[in-house]
Amino acid sequence: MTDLWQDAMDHAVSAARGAGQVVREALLEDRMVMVKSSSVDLVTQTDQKVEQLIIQSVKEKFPTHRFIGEESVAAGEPCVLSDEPTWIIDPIDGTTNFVHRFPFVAVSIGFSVNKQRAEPAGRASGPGQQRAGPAGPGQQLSRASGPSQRAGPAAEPLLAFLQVEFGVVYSCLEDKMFTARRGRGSFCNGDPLQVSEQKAIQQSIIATEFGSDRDPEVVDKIFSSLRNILCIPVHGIRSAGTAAINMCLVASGCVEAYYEIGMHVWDLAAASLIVSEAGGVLMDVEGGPFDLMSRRVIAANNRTIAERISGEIQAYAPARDDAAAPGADP
Ligand SMILES: O=P(O)(O)OC(CO)CO
Ligand SMILES: [Mg+2]
Ligand SMILES: [Mg+2]
Repeated sequence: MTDLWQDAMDHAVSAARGAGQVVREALLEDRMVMVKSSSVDLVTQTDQKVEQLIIQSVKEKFPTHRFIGEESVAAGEPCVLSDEPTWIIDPIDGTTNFVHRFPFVAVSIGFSVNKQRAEPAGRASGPGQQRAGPAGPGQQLSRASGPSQRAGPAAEPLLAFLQVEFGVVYSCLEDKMFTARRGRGSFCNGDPLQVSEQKAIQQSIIATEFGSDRDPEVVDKIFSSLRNILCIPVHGIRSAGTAAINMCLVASGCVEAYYEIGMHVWDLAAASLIVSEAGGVLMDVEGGPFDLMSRRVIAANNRTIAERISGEIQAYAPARDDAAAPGADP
């Protein structure tokens, strides 16, 4: 069978590696810092330059494809997922880290196609799927072919990340290339990834971030959630400063879960597939299906830990990424 999207994925890996080189070189120079939505929502010329480099390179090879890029959206471009092949780009995930030379910075490229597509339950790659562990490059994972083992609403979260066909996260200061292709497992520099097997949240490390919203009511909710989770108690809380790398740490089995409210589709798209293809679970912070445009996520090694975290979070709902899109829910 023709592999429609391998060429695109190969291009994404190459573009991410090239972008990472630009980022590393820019770290040696003075960085002019600008602000976007607030004084703590930072952007640099390197974010904008890298995004344009990636988009131009894709346009030359795939002229009909569409884009959702963080800096393009900031400049007024629409943020719309459709059935058309769409590249979802965060040129620098961890701009604040980049500005401060805190050494975790990623280039994130997700690729979605056929937004509405749904597969029969049990075939899709998703939370709670039975897995045979990561496959090597090019191998097809053996998956449960019957109905999901889970009860109740558990099959619903599968739909959300069927939108993502492949994901590439390049942690460019560590030189780690995380990749996932739907149905084919997740990898770091070619080695297969598998989430942690830990079942007890009391023996887990949880990653989260404080975000860039300084509204005192929001900050109170962030601290309340953090206090609840810390006092379960868990072994520890960690923050890499980038959503994509936090999620790749889940996929790598280094932390059991990551949760956050407020990041964006370009932070999540690629890494969500990397987590799910490593055997992990994606969930909304209130326990419902994960929604790429909702700006809320729990990414965990298993459903038990994800559900426990959802029970401790003081949830709130930032404006959706597709709020301004035609036909979007208000
Ligand atoms: O550095 P960025 O791309 O603004 O992303 C932040 C979250 O929005 C860190 O993940
Ligand atoms: Mg980002
Ligand atoms: Mg960014």
